Amino acid sequence: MHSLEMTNKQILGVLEPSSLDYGFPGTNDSLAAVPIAKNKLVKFGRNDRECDVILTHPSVSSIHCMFWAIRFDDDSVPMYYVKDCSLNGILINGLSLKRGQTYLLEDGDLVTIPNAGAYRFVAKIKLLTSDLVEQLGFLTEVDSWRITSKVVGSGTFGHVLVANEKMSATNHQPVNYAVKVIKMKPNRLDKEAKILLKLAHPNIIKVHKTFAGSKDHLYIFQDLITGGDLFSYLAKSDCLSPISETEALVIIYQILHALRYLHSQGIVHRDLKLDNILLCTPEPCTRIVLADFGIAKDLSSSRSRMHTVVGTPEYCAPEVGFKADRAAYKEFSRAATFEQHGYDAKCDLWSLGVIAHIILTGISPFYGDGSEASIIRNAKMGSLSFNSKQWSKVSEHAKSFVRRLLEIDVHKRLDSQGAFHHLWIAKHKGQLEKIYHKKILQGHINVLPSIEELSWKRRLPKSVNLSPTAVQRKKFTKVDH
Ligand SMILES: Nc1ncnc2c1ncn2[C@@H]1O[C@H](COP(=O)(O)OP(=O)(O)OP(=O)(O)O)[C@@H](O)[C@H]1O
Repeated sequence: MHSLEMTNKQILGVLEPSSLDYGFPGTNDSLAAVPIAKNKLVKFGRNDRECDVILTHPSVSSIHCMFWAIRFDDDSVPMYYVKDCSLNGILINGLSLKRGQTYLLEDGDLVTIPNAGAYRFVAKIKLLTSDLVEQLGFLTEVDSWRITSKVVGSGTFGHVLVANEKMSATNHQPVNYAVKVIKMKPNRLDKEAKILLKLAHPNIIKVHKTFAGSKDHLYIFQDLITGGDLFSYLAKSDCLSPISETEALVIIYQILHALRYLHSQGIVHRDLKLDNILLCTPEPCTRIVLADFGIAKDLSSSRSRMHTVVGTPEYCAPEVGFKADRAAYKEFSRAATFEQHGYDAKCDLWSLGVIAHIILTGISPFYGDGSEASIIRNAKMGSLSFNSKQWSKVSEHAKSFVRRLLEIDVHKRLDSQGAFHHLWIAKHKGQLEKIYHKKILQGHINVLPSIEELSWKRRLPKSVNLSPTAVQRKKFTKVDH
């Protein structure tokens, strides 16, 4: 069993054994309370290598279910999740979860693992007011959807809340969704919704419905992605921690799939960053999903170049045209934000280079003194150094991949198709394809890695665990008009 020791401060919720509720006296006697902390998966099942809580009854699966908590930032109420990974299922308040379903736990929910035990879930941080939806003037119901006050995340353009489809008469718990509510400017078209409705890809957020309500609110109902964003995943203590090369490859391979698809549809994301890459579960080799198409551009029916300076400077390609001199943006006239030469879909590949650099080393490549001006200046010079100790255990192929994406000369920079042919990706294509189809697309999280996958993991070097990049989310405002 893995250690579940943690300080009181880290504990966001507890699963308390509940023999009374379980109704099978004796079965629960040996169960202990199980704490749940931020971004830490707690697995229940028979497998004593993988699980934190070992349940020996033969009807229990190797990994039967898992629990975790996601907290968007320190001010937000955590989201507590349970995922059923079993053959025989689990029950929440007497209703079963669909196989593979992830469910948003409420304080007081009763989780029953048949033949093995029952736990009452106690949230340590609770939602105190439930009238947020009213305060913000949002609708509480749209067609068959009910909008809750639970905030999954917030950004420059809107809030993302949990929504549910109204209960139909079934024995199953309902599926949770997310709804992004955007305040539309009077003359602004719902470009984000239009683009998302066009797209269908396993690594791109799936939109189910959009609705233009009163008060210029646009509601975008989409899948709830339950593992938090890549920024939170890497933000251990007050630094960003690198991940192993294997794990990085699996993430980058999925982003490349998403980008190749997007670019083939004539869509450029333009705001690729850690915050906009969502994980289905907070663990390695999970499915990742690109979100936030708020400033994406559809070039399919128009010209092929863009001229507006948008994005987040830390991730933004130099040709997009951010100026180190902030005064240049004081007037948001078209002329002030018009970049003469324009840029194309390769701006997304530069952003991917920044992401790859950060996840392999914990360092943001052009961070400098952390000011917006220094980041923009550094990115324009494009000088990269692979001499720091954070790079010492990273393979030459991985370094070369990052170099080929963070290439100032747009013609020399890899595009989303060419990136698949880079040796770092091509060399591992067989294993990556296998993981992509077996674990990512089919979502077989309860299948243990095969022997080949494990030996492949051993062969790849691990990145070091030191990171000087301070944790800062959404430091920069984007420039849009
Ligand atoms: N479908 C979803 N499922 C789960 N979490 C989500 C979902 N969509 C967004 N989030 C969370 O909400 C946050 C804000 O969402 P999003 O980036 O779409 O909003 P935004 O206002 O466009 O933000 P930004 O300021 O980055 O442009 C994300 O960083 C993510 O953590």
